Amino acid sequence: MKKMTDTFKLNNGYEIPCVGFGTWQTPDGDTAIKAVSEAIRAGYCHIDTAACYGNETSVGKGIKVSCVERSRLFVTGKVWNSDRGYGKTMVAFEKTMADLELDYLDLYLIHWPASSTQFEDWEQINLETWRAMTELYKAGRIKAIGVCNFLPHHLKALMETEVQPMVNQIEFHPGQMQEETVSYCKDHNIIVEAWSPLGTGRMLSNEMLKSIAAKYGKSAAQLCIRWCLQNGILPLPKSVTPSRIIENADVFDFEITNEDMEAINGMEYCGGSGLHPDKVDF
Ligand SMILES: NC(=O)C1=CN([C@@H]2O[C@H](COP(=O)(O)OP(=O)(O)OC[C@H]3O[C@@H](n4cnc5c(N)ncnc54)[C@H](OP(=O)(O)O)[C@@H]3O)[C@@H](O)[C@H]2O)C=CC1
Ligand SMILES: O=C1CO[C@H](CO)[C@@H](O)[C@@H]1O
Repeated sequence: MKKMTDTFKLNNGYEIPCVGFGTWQTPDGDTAIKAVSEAIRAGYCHIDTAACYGNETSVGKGIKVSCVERSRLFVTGKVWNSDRGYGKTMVAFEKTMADLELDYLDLYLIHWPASSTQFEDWEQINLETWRAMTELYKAGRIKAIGVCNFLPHHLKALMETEVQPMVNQIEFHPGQMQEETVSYCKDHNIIVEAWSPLGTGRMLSNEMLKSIAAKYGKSAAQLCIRWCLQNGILPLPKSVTPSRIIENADVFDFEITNEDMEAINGMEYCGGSGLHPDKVDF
């Protein structure tokens, strides 16, 4: 990957820009409008949002004021847990489209799997949500569909349906690599996106990362983002700070050596959110 507009190819052939801009915890209103428009100005062409972030209206406005041709942007939305199932997913999708003021989405994701610790019929619930997403995809309302936080046992049922997931968005940063899920996704041609690539900022004070980053004249944030890319994972850094938004896009003029990649890949578990897909219950 050499620039922000370079893409990964999804299993349906659709292309997804290699760095996305995160919007969780970006306050609704002016902050979100400015963050998104600043990101687009800085060269991001992929925006990651979700109904549960409560800022879709402002994210949509940020896109609109940027006056960029729709086809040059890649926009991801997510169906929240309270909207699982066929009918509710359909309604949630229409609300997201109205809030974002868009007429198609590039990617729509199931935000969290229904899990066996929550529901006896968890597989059926996931399949019903998936059925709605498949229908919207086949109708051309969404260019690609996928999931977030799915472990291999959650993914298995969806692999047997008419349309297989194209993306799995999971927590991924130094100290949190989810090897089993990543390897399942690679084997099944599912692109992995890294949520919290900076560990929601927690990884940025890590001394080892800071000292490796300094060798390249880069920040720990830039190192984390570049490290995701060199692992074949699509990072979604978030910031509301203009200088950081620009900094996080400046990751294409250096290459982490194999030795440093191995050192980072070998870090002990640290900095994780502690949100386990089978244990959280929002
Ligand atoms: N599917 C899912 O379940 C989930 C998806 N996500 C997605 O992933 C995105 C990224 O994850 P998120 O947890 O938000 O956080 P990140 O790992 O991207 O970290 C963001 C935090 O780091 C700070 N930061 C960003 N860049 C820098 C920098 N260069 N130097 C210093 N500090 C910096 C930000 O501060 P500031 O903004 O103040 O500049 C913010 O506090 C989300 O926004 C969301 O889109 C996240 C969680 C779960
Ligand atoms: O995207 C998200 C951000 O993190 C939250 C956890 O507090 C989740 O609700 C959600 O997965």
